[in-house]
Amino acid sequence: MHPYQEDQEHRRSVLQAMLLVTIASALVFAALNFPDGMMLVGGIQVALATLAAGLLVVVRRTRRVQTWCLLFLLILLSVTILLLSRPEISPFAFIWLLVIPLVTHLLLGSRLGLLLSVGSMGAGAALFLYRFGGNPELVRVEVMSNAIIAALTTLGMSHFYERTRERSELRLTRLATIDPLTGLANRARLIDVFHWEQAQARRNGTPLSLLMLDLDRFKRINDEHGHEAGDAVLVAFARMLQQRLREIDLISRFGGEEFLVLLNNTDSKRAVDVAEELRQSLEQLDIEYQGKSLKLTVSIGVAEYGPDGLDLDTLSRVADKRLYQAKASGRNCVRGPIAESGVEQEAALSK
Ligand SMILES: Nc1nc2c(ncn2[C@@H]2O[C@H](COP(=O)(O)OP(=O)(O)OP(=O)(O)O)[C@@H](O)[C@H]2O)c(=O)[nH]1
Repeated sequence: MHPYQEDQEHRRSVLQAMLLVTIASALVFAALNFPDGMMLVGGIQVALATLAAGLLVVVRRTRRVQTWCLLFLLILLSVTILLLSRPEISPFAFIWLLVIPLVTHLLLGSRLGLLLSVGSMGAGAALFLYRFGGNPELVRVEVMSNAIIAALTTLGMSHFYERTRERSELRLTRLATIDPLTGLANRARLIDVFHWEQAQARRNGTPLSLLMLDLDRFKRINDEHGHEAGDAVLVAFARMLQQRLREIDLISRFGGEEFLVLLNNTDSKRAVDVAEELRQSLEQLDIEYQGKSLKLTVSIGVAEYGPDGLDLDTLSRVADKRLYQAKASGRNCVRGPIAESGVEQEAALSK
């Protein structure tokens, strides 16, 4: 299953804003530098503004926001170091090094941001010492300590801010996509992952199957042992599914005591076997609750992407219909697609 993805739209907006700022400031500096005869420096700044304008067009539509962020930063930082190495550039221009942590963290996140900040600020500091190391007016304790403390403050705060932002984004994403009782994916996450898996299946021609699982006579557990016992059973069932299935399978709680599993690269024949293994595992499981051992069974309906439908609604309806047939056949069984013989493909009934 694909991992949680960071919100690329956030980075896209920041990159667009950064490109606009780059265009404006490069043009202002070029306008100041040309009249002073600094033709090469002015030319580099106009080239940077033109490149940023071109990137602005690309970035609006690209799906590879992170790659473009990295490319833009590598160009911007190289140009900055190149300009700072020019003899006509004053030592005060080195103040721009303080902006680097802010820009890199906003565009690349905490890890890459820190790496690129340390690398480019270190290169900038080395360049400063190379150019002005022999100037006692500049290389003084007060000047250097102010510069170092300011640099460490922007670096530390940018890194801390971005790490906190990334953690809260992850927490909110998890809250919005996870069933709080079992920790399984919820319906919203299932829909998201289905679209991704559907695209993969279509592109690669690989099979994709759906299992709909419903605990049998679950109401009795609630009625006889209480709602908390019911919750404990749901959690134990979820753990069993997680243990038995592959990490790439998406297990979701669809609501109540109904679960939906997406099995990628699996056709319905194999999916029926997997469903049967799950059914048997639950049948053999003793769920311990407050000293009591609770037993439970599950009925499962199987559908396959392609033969049974091309969207999640249709596939769930087909899997649900087969689940209903499994319930009607006495529960604790699996129902898959009609086999060639015309007989419903059915895993062993053990009742
Ligand atoms: N403890 C607990 N019970 C829940 C939860 N969500 C739904 N239920 C209960 O699940 C039960 C589902 O009952 P039914 O739909 O009648 O199905 P069943 O008893 O499992 O019977 P069959 O599906 O026909 O085998 C209801 O009693 C719901 O109150 C939950 O989050 N926790």
